Amino acid sequence: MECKDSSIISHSSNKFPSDLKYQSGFGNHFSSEAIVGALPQGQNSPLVCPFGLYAEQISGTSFTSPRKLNQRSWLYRIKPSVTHEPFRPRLPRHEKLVSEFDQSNSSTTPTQLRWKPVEIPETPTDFVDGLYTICGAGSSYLRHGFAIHMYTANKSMENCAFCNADGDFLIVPQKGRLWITTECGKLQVCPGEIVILPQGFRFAVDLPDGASRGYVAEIFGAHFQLPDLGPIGANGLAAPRHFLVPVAWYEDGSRPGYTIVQKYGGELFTAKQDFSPFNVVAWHGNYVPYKYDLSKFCPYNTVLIDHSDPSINTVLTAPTDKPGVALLDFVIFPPRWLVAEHTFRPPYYHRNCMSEFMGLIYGGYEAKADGFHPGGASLHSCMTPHGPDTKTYEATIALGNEAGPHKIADTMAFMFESCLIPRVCPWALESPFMDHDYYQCWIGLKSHFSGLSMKENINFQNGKPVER
Ligand SMILES: O=C(O)Cc1cc(O)ccc1O
Ligand SMILES: [Fe+2]
Repeated sequence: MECKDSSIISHSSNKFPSDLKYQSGFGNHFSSEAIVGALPQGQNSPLVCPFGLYAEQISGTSFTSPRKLNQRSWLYRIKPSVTHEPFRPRLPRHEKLVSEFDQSNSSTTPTQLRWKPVEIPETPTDFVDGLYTICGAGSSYLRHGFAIHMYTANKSMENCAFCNADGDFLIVPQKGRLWITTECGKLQVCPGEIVILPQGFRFAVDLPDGASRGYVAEIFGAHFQLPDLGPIGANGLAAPRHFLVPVAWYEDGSRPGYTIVQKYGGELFTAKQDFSPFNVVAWHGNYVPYKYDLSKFCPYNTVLIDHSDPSINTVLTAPTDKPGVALLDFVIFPPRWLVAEHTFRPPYYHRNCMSEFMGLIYGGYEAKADGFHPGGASLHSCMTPHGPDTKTYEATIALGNEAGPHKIADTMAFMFESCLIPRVCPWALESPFMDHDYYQCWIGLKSHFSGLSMKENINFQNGKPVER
């Protein structure tokens, strides 16, 4: 899927040039200056910074986190971010954001859930107003948990910036590009790419295509990292150099009535200031927003038999303290060759102690012939059985053992997988887009069992009856 050329958008093309520059790498200590000489040399906080800038640190981990986990950046800005009027609750209240999941705001259900794509609103709606929580677990206050949100929106944020004090956002746009201004600079993100906006960074989202829809995973108390590669070796899956980080960009001057919208404990607060928060002339550090193009992923999979566990397709993982147990994995199902012999190639039927939320960016999904559409979603919670629908099962069996190499093309599905058990928000359960007939996709699965093998001394090899 190609990004459309941003230069064709006239109204804001000068805000987002088509040749936007990035720095590359994952977990690097980056540095960038929009004016040469704006970064202090030799120390972080000189008495007077170059060009009279203010020095400000943003910490993404505790000061005392071990060095290999420690994340922080130094921002050199025209005015510090503290220069604003007091935070006040934003009115009218945003009713559909949750950051601490309990009986008062969400419920639990083991049933398989699926949603059709939610329509784009007709009334003017920006990214913040269009964001709503589907499900989640744990608590932003206790710094352990996650929330899964979706957004449908149609207009750019105006004279305001969003700041999420609760956790990191991993945004998966499905429809419409996101042009995101951050304190570190600008990011252009297309469907087929993802963007990570870490806790605390201020950002504004422009929607150059209008109608926009996407998925958001928010993690509390952890950050994403690249998965270990184990026996795969030193290369493969998502390569560090394909992660892109902005270069410094700033705006100066007066912006009367500018509003910072802060999400704090799942509630929104606003504070007024008379300048843009995107006033960082230079910065350095390893706590940064970044994006990644999913088409760059180098998938590994079976080359002989059986269907690999989906962890083989992990792009990013947010760990818990237990080795190998993720607070949230971001896993993709990209185009790839299927070559396995005498193997049921689609995802196997299974129950998982982890919980699986899935979305589809484009194309179809290999386990569902019908009903799972781009922009739709599904949730299979802890130990809830799921797997291919009846049509997929029957079509796979009809193809039989002779199926040769086959390429799954033009598709990008993904999964947010968590060890925590999600509670589901009432507006998601009561949504007009809920697919109440989802269970029907498995009801048609017939018994193919034959007792013949016992009774009439027939043996089975590779599923086919053979004489003994
Ligand atoms: O349930 C799903 O469709 C996701 C999934 C895909 C796969 O290839 C193996 C296991 C799994 O949970
Ligand atoms: Fe699954």
